[in-house]
Amino acid sequence: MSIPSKVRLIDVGPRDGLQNEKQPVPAAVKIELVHRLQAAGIKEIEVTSYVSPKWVPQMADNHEVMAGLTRQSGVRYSVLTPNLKGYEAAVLDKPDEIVVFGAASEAFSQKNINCSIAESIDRFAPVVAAAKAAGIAVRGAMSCTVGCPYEGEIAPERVAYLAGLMKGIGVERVDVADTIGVGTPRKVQAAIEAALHHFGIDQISGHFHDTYGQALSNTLAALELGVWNFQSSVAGLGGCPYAKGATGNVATEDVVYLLHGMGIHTGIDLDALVDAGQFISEYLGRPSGSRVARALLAKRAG
Ligand SMILES: CC(C)(COP(=O)([O-])OP(=O)([O-])OC[C@H]1O[C@@H](n2cnc3c(N)ncnc32)[C@H](O)[C@@H]1OP(=O)([O-])[O-])[C@@H](O)C(=O)NCCC(=O)NCCSC(=O)C[C@@](C)(O)CC(=O)[O-]
Repeated sequence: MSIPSKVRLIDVGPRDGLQNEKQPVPAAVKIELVHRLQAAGIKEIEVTSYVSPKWVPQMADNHEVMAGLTRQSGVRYSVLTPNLKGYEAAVLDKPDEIVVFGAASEAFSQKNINCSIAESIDRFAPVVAAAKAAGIAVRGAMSCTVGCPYEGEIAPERVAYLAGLMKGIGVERVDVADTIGVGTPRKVQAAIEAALHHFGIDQISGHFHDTYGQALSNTLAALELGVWNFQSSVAGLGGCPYAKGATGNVATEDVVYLLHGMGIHTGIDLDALVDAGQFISEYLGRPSGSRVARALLAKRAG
């Protein structure tokens, strides 16, 4: 398999990036972040989620954020929906794609969505059916595909099992997430190979967290298998609130720098992306989690 010549990045910053922020982030700031990401050339943006506001208060403004977007043609706006209640709320806001989110680990499934893996699939099935009937695309996020904060290492067979369940209910593409950032290149490849039992390479994306600074190596390992869709988060924001010990997502700026350095096309303007990251980092009052952004900003200032 040769390395892909183009890559599509799904920026999860507005959703995964901000969901765990303790300080309130106004809807207007989230909307501005989405606008800046699309202006930088990001073609897929995970905007928000329709989950319990008691569990994730930061996403309670989902309707306001979706309603405030000035949509750009060619950009896919996706949202997370864990159950029919979430889907029914989401569909009012006309997302292009809904994301059901399961886990390869039983303990994580319980902590994150308060049900077993099997129960989660029962909840997702009517969501997927309704979305497809309404012409809305469906993605399935698979958390803990290499490791779980509660169960430790996760065997690839469990990823294959979850991918099979997702395929069985009609999910169209899946994310292989290293939720706590413990994957090594070989383990990440094994998880992707497990997903390949049920999905084609074009239907798989990699979502790597960066606990040990290894997410870029894992990106390379996924590219080697032909994966060309990846999730990342501007300024390295965020992570799942139910993944104890996890550090942030890999920063979109760092992934873009790597890809462009390899001659891989992304359609993203790195300078504009750095500006988007700087906008949200300044709002949050802390430096960007992207090493590339920090270096480029220092160069600009210098
Ligand atoms: C899934 C539930 C809702 C189950 O929560 P539950 O308590 O089991 O649900 P329930 O059906 O028993 O309902 C309890 C209450 O929640 C309400 N409720 C029920 N469903 C909804 C909904 N959709 N939207 C709004 N409210 C909802 C429902 O109406 C009721 O309200 P009450 O009567 O008590 O006032 C809950 O566990 C939850 O919200 N969990 C949050 C999950 C989450 O957002 N996690 C972070 C995203 S996953 C992630 O970040 C990982 C990922 C995707 O990035 C990939 C990776 O890196 O690994």
